[in-house]
Amino acid sequence: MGIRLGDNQYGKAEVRLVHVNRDTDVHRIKDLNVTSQLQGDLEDVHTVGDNAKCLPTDTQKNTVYAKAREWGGTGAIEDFALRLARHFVDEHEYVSGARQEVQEYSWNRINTAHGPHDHAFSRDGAETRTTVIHKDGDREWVVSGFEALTVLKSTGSEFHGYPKTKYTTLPETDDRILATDVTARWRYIGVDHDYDKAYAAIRDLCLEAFAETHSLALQQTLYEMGKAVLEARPEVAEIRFSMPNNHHFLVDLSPFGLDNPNEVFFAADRPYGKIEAVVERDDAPDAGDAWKNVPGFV
Ligand SMILES: O=c1[nH]c(=O)c2[nH]c(=O)[nH]c2[nH]1
Repeated sequence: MGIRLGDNQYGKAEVRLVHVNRDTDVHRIKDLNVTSQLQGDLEDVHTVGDNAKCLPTDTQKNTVYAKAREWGGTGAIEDFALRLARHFVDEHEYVSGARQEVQEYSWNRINTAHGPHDHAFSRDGAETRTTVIHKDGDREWVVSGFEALTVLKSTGSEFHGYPKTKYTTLPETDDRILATDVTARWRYIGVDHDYDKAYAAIRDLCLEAFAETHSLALQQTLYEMGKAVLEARPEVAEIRFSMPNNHHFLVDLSPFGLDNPNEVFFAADRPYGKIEAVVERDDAPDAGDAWKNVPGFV
């Protein structure tokens, strides 16, 4: 009985690349998920473990990041994928074919009272509006909110001055990407409101505060968002937030002779920071049972 190797390909799946174009103060971002796969003379790696013609998947990943820098950005995903495929096939004689799949997550510039923001973005996606009503006899409470309002700032975020222990490796930074999926729930005072109008206004206030706060910590941004809502919306007694800190790590391109002036990032999906807090009026009416059975945080 003869056994032989059939069709095959291999590579690195889901390389999460964020590229920030900083040519002007109006940043443009590209958020991509790249899967690189190569085909070629791969008989020996499968049958005898000879890697001489096996360009490592790690190298494929590094190439994706390095090319984003060398090419001054990615351009259209079709162009990026074509150029990557041509690079892999043309530059490596043992690679005969390539499959490059790219997904692009699109971001919209956040609109503020001063117009479209230079470096703050929100993403259409899984955002959900929520409400939980609790009624006990004649008493009624309304807690409303949203989940997964995804936002990102490509600058205007710092993190430093924290305590260092022997386990601290995090470098201090005065310029990082700040990204989160905001979950918020707020408790209304009373039950007689134009809820659609209030919802739109509160959402806008959160977006605007996220965009306009020069952030020294995600905790500070959270607090500013809550404060903006409570200052502008007297019908809100308190607002609770749960916000992941979706880390973007600067890719070290120095092994490839490239600098990386805050342009090319690895967007990690886990672990993530988890920042939660309540921002409340000190004279707010008692919450009563408002939060009873509300899936909670804090
Ligand atoms: O905004 C931040 N808050 C933190 O508490 C924290 N911790 C950390 O490692 N990075 C950050 N960033």
